[in-house]
Amino acid sequence: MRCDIISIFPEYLEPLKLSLPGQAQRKGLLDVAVHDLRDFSHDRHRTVDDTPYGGGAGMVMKPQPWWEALEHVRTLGDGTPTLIVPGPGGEVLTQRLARELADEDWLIFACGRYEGIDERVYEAAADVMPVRVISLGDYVLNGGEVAVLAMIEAAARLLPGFMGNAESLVEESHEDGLLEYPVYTKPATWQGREVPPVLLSGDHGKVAAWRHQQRLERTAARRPDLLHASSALTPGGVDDRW
Ligand SMILES: COc1ccc2nc(C(=O)O)sc2c1
Repeated sequence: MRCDIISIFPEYLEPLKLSLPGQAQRKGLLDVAVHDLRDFSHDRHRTVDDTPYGGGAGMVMKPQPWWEALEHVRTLGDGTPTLIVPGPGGEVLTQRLARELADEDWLIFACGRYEGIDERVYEAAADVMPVRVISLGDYVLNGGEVAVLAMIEAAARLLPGFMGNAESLVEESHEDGLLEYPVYTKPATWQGREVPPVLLSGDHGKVAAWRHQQRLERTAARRPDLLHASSALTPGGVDDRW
């Protein structure tokens, strides 16, 4: 997967060089290139914003630097990229959407700031590549960079070979619509609190059944909205004990 990120704060994307994303890049699973939008503004002050038509607070990102940046980036890879624009008015990122992103060969991320990017950039981009506006959730950030970090981590970790132990992906929260079960490690007693005895039983069948029940109960308690969509429900449907 190739990811090109365009931002006026390139340093915001430095964390992608750390830990798993960094290892994935070294393994050749993930290519990340960050581009400074101001490199595509040609006035003395490298201006990328201006006042909004129609009035209102704040500034709007000018179309010309964005279009030049997108046209430049499009020359760097093979095939047709998908443009992802983080924005509060977009599709909300879910595990399913992360899997869709992970299936893409080439993503360009446009990190907006201020009040957003001139709408004509989205229109012009849509003439040459798919465009998706994606939000982290129903709240507003100050810009797209934090959202891009989350999207790339959520998608890249699904790439084959990215996670050292693919098993760890199987029973994660949201993978099958349920939240994950509680986890424990040594010592067996800590501050007078015991590890659930079933986990010390050595009975893998009982452990699996307990973990599944914990996932159902946690999901019912914290995210009942997920329960009815879950593919992990027992054939008899949701257990009627809660
Ligand atoms: C101007 O660029 C922005 C502004 C707010 C914002 N909020 C996001 C979110 O995912 O909530 S992405 C994003 C991008």
